[in-house]
Amino acid sequence: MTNLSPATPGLAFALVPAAGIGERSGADRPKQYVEVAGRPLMAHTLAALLAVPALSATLVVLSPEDSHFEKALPEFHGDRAWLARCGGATRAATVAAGLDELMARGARAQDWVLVHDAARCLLRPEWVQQLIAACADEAVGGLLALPLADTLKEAHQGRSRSTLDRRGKWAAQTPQMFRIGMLREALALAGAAVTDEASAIEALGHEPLLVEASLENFKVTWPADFALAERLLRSR
Ligand SMILES: Nc1ccn([C@@H]2O[C@H](COP(=O)(O)OP(=O)(O)OP(=O)(O)O)[C@@H](O)[C@H]2O)c(=O)n1
Ligand SMILES: C[C@](O)(CO)[C@H](O)COP(=O)(O)O
Repeated sequence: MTNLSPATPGLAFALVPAAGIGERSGADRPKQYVEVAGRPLMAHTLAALLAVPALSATLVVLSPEDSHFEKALPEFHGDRAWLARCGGATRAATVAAGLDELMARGARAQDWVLVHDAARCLLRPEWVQQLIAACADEAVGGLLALPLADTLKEAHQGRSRSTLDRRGKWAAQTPQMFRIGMLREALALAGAAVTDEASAIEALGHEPLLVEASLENFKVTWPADFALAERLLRSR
């Protein structure tokens, strides 16, 4: 295993929160297990992460009740693909439990962790490498994100009540890359309500680096997203 940068040493691990139920997707099982382009959705996600040589290991964090993983993705278990069944009731709780698990497996506070949604199955290894290169000498870390392209509306009962200023607004994606120790502290203080790692780090007074990403790295969330992901994956 090699350190990412001689200036700011530390290994890098990926952590994949995969304990959600995918309620908004309308699927008959957690969305990470729905077949997309011939494989369970999460298989595409994990294949992209495992293709990044700078990542020492990828930890998938499942719900303790998960009954799908071993049957659906038997190939993702081994030296660089680790499993833990310690997912929580919220994404933040799942990530916090996964960080504890990484420490229990020998990761150190100064090591990097790249948290990536199981549901972002369009990830490309080169985007992960770009994030790592951009953050390797950063004190805090950063995230893939995209400047907003659409006009932003505040809704009230299905109607547009006002138009918000979109200048300087970015849509956060994953991976989000931080030091394990700092992220543990940030999540412990922020609690279960934060919807991404960067919000917890911001609450400590830091400003994570925004690394411009692709629209293609979207999160499969709604029923129609499966077909879009399928078309994009098949076109590669
Ligand atoms: N308690 C939770 C909730 C979410 N996640 C994970 O966080 C990622 C992003 O969350 P989201 O898209 O909201 O997934 P779900 O919570 O599964 O979807 P929904 O909100 O529609 O139920 C997903 O990979 C999901 O599995 C998790 O690990 N633990
Ligand atoms: C982490 C995330 O994907 C960044 O956009 C997003 O916040 C997850 O949100 P959700 O509330 O779990 O859908």
